[in-house]
Amino acid sequence: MSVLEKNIIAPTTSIIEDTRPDMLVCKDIAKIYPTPKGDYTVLSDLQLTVKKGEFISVIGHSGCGKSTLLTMIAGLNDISKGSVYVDGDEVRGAGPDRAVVFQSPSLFPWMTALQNVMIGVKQVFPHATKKQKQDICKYYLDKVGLGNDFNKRASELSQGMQQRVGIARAFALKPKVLLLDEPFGMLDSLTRGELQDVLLEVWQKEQITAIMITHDVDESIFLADRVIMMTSGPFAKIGDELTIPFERPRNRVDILEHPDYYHYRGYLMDFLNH
Ligand SMILES: Nc1ncnc2c1ncn2[C@@H]1O[C@H](COP(=O)(O)OP(=O)(O)OP(=O)(O)O)[C@@H](O)[C@H]1O
Repeated sequence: MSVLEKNIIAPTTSIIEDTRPDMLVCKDIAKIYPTPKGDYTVLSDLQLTVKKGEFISVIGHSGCGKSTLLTMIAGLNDISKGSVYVDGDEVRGAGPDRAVVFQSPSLFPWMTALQNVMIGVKQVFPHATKKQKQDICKYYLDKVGLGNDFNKRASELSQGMQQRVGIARAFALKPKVLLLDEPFGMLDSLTRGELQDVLLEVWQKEQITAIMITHDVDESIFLADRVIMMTSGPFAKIGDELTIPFERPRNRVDILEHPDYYHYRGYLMDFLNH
């Protein structure tokens, strides 16, 4: 039984019309994987619109198709039906307007933190001078707390530090849309909290549209303007959504102590439990 069928009322939030332009539009998209047993329709008739500068998190049961959705938006996975638009342009493959941060940052271990960030920067800003490119890399590495580690090899960095490089690398590309697929899933809770703060700080400064998949309901509330809840597959779609109206910049302690916090949390948990 769905949350709506159970008549659990969505937490009320003041409805203020969001006048920002649409940055990402997924229109009637479907994903059908061919399998030895026949076609498997993971997603079907999925509609999603994300405003410029909005941060949304996506939750749903394991296997419902969250990564499939994200990789389709990234242009790394063919769209079986429908279309994805970024800033009005139809997605027809990967492009520099979208940067992805995966659970594992996949750095080149023999390269330094700076060299790893530089690879993408060189591609996206081919006409910038060497100094300009270095400044971009250093700026974002500094922002994620690696100001003293530019020249450390990736193999010498902890998992948390490597993911900091992954975040710096994504922001340094100056994408229109940042796609995050459980970026903190492999980190201990302390490092996870630290990186959530780092992500929010840089995101707030850059005002990039961000979409983040997470299995962590608390993380989804802390980070997002809106939490998207996906139904279970096959034929998964957006089942519900919840606006998170907490002021920004956000402080973890204030949010946990907010009288509405457990109402939001309960609503999301209820969706996942049914
Ligand atoms: N290349 C593929 N071919 C066939 N089936 C696939 C392929 N990739 C994914 N699937 C199936 O599609 C469904 C959705 O997978 P996906 O990884 O998108 O789910 P998810 O919600 O991100 O899962 P999780 O939360 O566990 O990471 C799963 O049933 C998976 O087995």
